[in-house]
This record gives sequence, structure tokens and C-alpha cells, in this order.
Amino acid sequence: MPTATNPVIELHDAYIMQDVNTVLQKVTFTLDKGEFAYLVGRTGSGKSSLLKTLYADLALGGGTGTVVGFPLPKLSSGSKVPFLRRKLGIIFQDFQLLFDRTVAENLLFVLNATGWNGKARKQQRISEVLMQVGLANSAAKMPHQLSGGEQQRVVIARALLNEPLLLLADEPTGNLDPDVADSIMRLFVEINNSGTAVLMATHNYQIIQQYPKRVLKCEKGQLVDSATTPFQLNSLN
Ligand SMILES: Nc1ncnc2c1ncn2[C@@H]1O[C@H](COP(=O)(O)OP(=O)(O)OP(=O)(O)O)[C@@H](O)[C@H]1O
Repeated sequence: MPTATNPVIELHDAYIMQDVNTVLQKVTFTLDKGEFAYLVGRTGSGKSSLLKTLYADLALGGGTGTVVGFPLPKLSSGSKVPFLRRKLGIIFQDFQLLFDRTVAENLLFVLNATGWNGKARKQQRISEVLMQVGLANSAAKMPHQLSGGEQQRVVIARALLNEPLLLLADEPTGNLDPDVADSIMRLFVEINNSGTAVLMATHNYQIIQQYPKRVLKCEKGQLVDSATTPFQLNSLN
């Protein structure tokens, strides 16, 4: 287990809220640069709420939090949120592809929205991320011409555009066949091996068994960390 000398996530006694309701209390953990951790727990236990707090979609209810160097806001709509989001790759089921645009146009949309200049530079970056996810020949395709696994690769390519220090992924293998899920997981491992930290919420215990890593579990309103409190995989659900 790496020591957290260079954390990309640092939460201390954090309260994760949905409106006035506390979903998780006294959440304290760090995720180091280049580290990989799964986020597990029963449905409704708070995984998505925690991830949303980490990208400042939900405000912190108490405690402190820093993500890729940015303090998490205690009120929604913090002015630094766009800067935080540029340093993060977010892979969430709500962030779907635009189905009326090609793969390349989907990626271009994000580059334009995050301040990239220069047509050639943008084309170059689009080619690089598509190559990285194994879709070098799909730039001109429409999303509906791709399989579910290929669409998920485009979503991952989009998250990689700004070379994030941290990828936050919510059930990225959720609706995929086991073989396709495995290939997506291998892609995450490759991305992680190249230095990007990953926090991945999942219900897929087969994947966890096949690719064992640190596990953070949402349980009874708290976060349990396998790094400090070992627990059995079969008690995850
Ligand atoms: N938009 C919302 N408004 C109010 N409460 C919400 C909202 N979204 C989720 N909740 C509540 O917050 C709690 C945690 O939900 P959350 O979606 O974080 O769980 P989860 O572990 O991600 O579940 P799943 O595995 O089903 O995705 C649940 O009690 C849920 O009902």
C-alpha cells in the first residue's frame, strides 16, 4: 500500500449529504497519486453521493476535503469548480455521449468547453485518446454505430482528454457483458499504470476478485477502508 505522500483525494471527517440528509458521516481517507481503489456497498449506501461530492456536484456537509489540490466547497456552485473538473476525468452514467454527433465531435465539444485552442492541436489530442482506448478508426462514427463496450471506451476517451490526475468512475462496467466488462477493466488498469489515480464504484465482485485492489466500502452510514480494516469480499453486499 503506497503511503499518501501526494494525495489526489484527502477527506477528513467529511459529511456526505443529499439535501438535509446525511448519507455518510466522518469519512476520512486519502487516495494517493497513481493509486487505484474500488468503492463498494449496497444500493443506496452512498457511493454515487460520495463521488458527486468529490467532483463538487454535492457540497460537503461538514469536515474538510481536497481533490487534486482544490478544497471542496461547503456550499454548491463554488467558483473553482470548473478548474477542479478540468483536472478530473468523470465517468458517470448521467454523462452520456451526444448521439447526434460523431465520436470526434463528442470529444471536440469537451475540448472547446475546456478552453483548448488550435484546430490541429485539438485533432491531435482526439487522435491520441482514441488510440489510447483502442478506437483509432472510429472518429467519424456516430455513437449508435458502436457497441455498448465501444461507447464506454469513447466515454473513457472523453474523460482522458485533459490528462486528469484522477478518474472517478461510477459503475463503468454496469451494463456490459462479462467479456466486455473485463476489457474495459483492463483499460482502466492500463490507464492507472500510466499514473492516473482511479476511484471506481462497482457492484461487480468478479472484477474485484480478478483485479484485487484497495476497497472502500460504504456501510451503515460510514466508509470502511480495506487498507486499515480488512474485510471479506463475500460480505461486500
Ligand atoms: N438526488 C437525490 N436527492 C435526494 N436523495 C438522494 C438523491 N440521490 C440519492 N439520494 C439518496 O441518497 C442515498 C445514497 O444514494 P446513492 O445514489 O449515493 O447510493 P449508491 O450507493 O450510489 O447506490 P447505487 O448502488 O444504487 O447506485 C440513498 O438513500 C438515496 O435515496
